Amino acid sequence: MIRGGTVVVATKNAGKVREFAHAFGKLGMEVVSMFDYPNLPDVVEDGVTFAENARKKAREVAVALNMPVLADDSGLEVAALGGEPGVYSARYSGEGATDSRNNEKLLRELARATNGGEAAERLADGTKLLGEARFVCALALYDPASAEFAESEGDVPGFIMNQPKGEGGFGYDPLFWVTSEGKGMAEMTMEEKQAISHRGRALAGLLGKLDVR
Ligand SMILES: O=P(O)(O)OP(=O)(O)OP(=O)(O)OC[C@H]1O[C@@H](n2cnc3c(O)ncnc32)[C@H](O)[C@@H]1O
Ligand SMILES: [Mg+2]
Repeated sequence: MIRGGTVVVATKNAGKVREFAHAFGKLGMEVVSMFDYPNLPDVVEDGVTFAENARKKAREVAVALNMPVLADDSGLEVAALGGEPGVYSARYSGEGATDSRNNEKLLRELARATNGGEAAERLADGTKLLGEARFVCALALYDPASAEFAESEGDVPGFIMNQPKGEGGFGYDPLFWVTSEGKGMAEMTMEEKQAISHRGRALAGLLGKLDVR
C-alpha cells in the first residue's frame, strides 16, 4: 500500500514530519506532509481516542487527495493528572497553544497535583521526577481505493521532570525522562528516539503488518 516512492502523511507538525522523513528515508521512501498541501481543510480532531483521531485525519485527507494517506495522532498521558493531557495534548494550553506554553502548563498542573514534587525522586543532578507518564502514538493508513485501514499503536513509559533537559525532539520531549535509557527524550538523537519511542514502535508495528522492510 505504501511501497516505493512517496508517503503522504496527514500532519502539520514539523517534528513529526522530520521523524517520518528519517524513518521512511531509511526505506528509500520520501515523505510529503500537509505543508505540501496547504489548501486542504483542517481536520477537526474530535475523537475520544488517539486511534479515532488518527483514522479521521487519514481518511479525510486520503479522500480529498484520492490516494493512500498515513496519519499520526499522539500525545502524553500523565498518571497524576488522571491521564491528561491525552487527546488534548496539542491544545492543552488553550487557544494559540505552543509547545512551550503546553510545557509550562504541564509543569504548573503537575506541581499542583504533587505539592511541588515534595516526595519526588531525584536524578543525580537534582532534577525531580514529578510523576509517571507515557507517550502514545496511534497510526492509521487509509487507502481510498479499497476503503481499508491499516492501524498500529505504540507507547513509551517515563517520568515528567521539573525542568527541561536536551535540545532535540519537539513537543513535550524536553520534560520527558526515559527511565529505560537513563536519558531525557530531548537528549536522544533521532535514531535513538525512533528505536524506543511511541512513534517508532507504532511505525515498526504498522510496517510489519504491511510487510514493508
Ligand atoms: O495533528 P497533526 O497535524 O499531526 O499535528 P499535532 O501537533 O496537532 O499532533 P496531535 O494532534 O497528534 O497532537 C500531539 C501532541 O502531542 C505532542 N507529541 C506527540 N508526539 C510527541 C513526541 O514524539 N514528543 C513530544 N511531544 C509529542 C505534540 O507536541 C502535540 O502537542
Ligand atoms: Mg493535531
